[in-house]
Amino acid sequence: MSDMSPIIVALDFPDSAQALSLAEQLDPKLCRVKVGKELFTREGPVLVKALVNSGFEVFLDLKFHDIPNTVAAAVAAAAELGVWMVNVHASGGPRMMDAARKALDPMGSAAPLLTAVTVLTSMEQSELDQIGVNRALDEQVCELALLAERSGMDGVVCSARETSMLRERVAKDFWLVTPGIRPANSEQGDQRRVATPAEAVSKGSDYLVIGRPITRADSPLEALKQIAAELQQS
Ligand SMILES: O=C(O)c1cc(=O)[nH]c(=O)n1[C@@H]1O[C@H](COP(=O)(O)O)[C@@H](O)[C@H]1O
Repeated sequence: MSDMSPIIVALDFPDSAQALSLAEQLDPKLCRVKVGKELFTREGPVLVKALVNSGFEVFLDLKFHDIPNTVAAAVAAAAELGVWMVNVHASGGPRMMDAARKALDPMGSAAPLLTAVTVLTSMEQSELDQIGVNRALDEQVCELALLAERSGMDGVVCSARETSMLRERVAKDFWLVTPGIRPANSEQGDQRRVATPAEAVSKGSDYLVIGRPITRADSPLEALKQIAAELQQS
């Protein structure tokens, strides 16, 4: 169905009405959708199921980061919603990621993809320094990605600036999911490590998470189609 499209539209809205109204303007053949913390906290599983039932593959982006037992149970609960992808923070460590993986094992091939966030795309080197990470940002992304791979994750979330480096170090089927996508001339906002859609794909991104450049456009469907066309030409 949407296997050909690498685009995941971030439905960062305050409520179901706005999220569903935007989703209705999109096409499940052209993109997947992502439900994040704001929307899920307000509207919860009912909204996720509504999106799944309307034909979208859903990335439930709750970035779990807690003790292994809690994260394992949360990931299993996410899987019950029929989502396509769910994520944790790689910095939660290998025991936490192992527990999340094991929680999905009983589902076999029906399990959602399990990915781990390396370093948020909103962060830059100076912020890593402030939180006491004393190595280069690229190196931190790489170490967390390798840890995530060893811990049974299906892929990582990173910025498109790190994908060429990671592609040389991780398995071919280890998914690289990149937010921080900004088409030329669009506002950077709070993102710091950004790339255009074409740059991201050319550097090895498998999936592009795109929010505001599509959701805040006058015509979200047109913005989506334009990005899809740019990708086909690249
Ligand atoms: O896991 C994510 O999806 C994520 C990780 C990350 O490092 N950076 C990041 O921006 N995201 C999410 O990707 C989306 C990006 O939205 P825009 O900045 O509006 O394109 C938001 O929903 C973020 O929560």
